[in-house]
Amino acid sequence: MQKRIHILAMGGTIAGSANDSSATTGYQAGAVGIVELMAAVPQVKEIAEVTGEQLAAIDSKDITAAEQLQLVSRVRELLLKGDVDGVVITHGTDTMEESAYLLDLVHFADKPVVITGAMRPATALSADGPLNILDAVRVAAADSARDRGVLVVLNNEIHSARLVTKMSTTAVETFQSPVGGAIGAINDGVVVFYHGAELHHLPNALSVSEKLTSQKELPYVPVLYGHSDDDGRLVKLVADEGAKGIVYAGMGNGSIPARVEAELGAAVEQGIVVIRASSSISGMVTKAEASYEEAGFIASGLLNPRKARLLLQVALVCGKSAADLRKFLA
Ligand SMILES: NC(=O)CC[C@H](N)C(=O)O
Repeated sequence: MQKRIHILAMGGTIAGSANDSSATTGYQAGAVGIVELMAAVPQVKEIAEVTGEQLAAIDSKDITAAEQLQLVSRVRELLLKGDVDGVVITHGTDTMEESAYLLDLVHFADKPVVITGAMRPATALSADGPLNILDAVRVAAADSARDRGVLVVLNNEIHSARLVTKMSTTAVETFQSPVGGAIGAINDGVVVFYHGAELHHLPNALSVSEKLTSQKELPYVPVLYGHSDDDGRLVKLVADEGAKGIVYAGMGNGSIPARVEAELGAAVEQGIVVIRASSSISGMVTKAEASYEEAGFIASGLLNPRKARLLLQVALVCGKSAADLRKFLA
């Protein structure tokens, strides 16, 4: 019997439309609907019984917490249904790694959830969307993809949600995992896993996902981008604005300029949870200096700043402590 795969369409370039087939920028993201998207890849019928649903039609740079939570909620419903074997999500690439990571944090099932998108609009010559959809359906229907968490599939490669990031502004091969590399590929239509990424679900992911479905927003947790001569005034500003947490994208191994460190220390004393991440693309943020640990800052480990932010938001919603976060990230 064929696997049953449900596609959720969120918009993005994969659903982008331009007037000129040679245009790969300056198009309207999210303009092409799920019916048209699916019509471009009739080959999926040979792989699985595929159904589709339009959940949003947005440029993913504009995605809100409410829309991310709606996605979590719909994926949760689908995974709990007996008649769905896997879920494919088509999504804009700008925030794809964030939605993928959020879904991965609360992924409770062994059924695959695969996110894909495109770098060229649907109307472009050599549009990459149709093959990406076909590959995503192949992965979602593969027995070997079960129990691997949420996967990102583009450009014939399979990446884990935790490690993948958008590396290039415009290149088709933009999604890469700087630490660890791709975990698999789709070679000539055959799904191959090279190695398994470590699963990264929160403990009690099923109940955490249920908790998230009742939320309409997530706590205010800004990311502050570190740079030379940073005097820390933005830390004070966001603390005054009611931040519940702050992710500081420091330099190198999460280094923080002394003046910022003092402001972040004051923020921790006010009850704001601080995560130290890095603007460097590759590598892990380790505990580094003793003063950071003494101040109560949490090292982001392998998470980039935007993913660390989502983890912190979810942790705050679920009443997890800084100690829980440290344990999870260790
Ligand atoms: N290639 C893309 O999908 C980027 C287009 C758009 N900004 C989006 O993320 O939806």
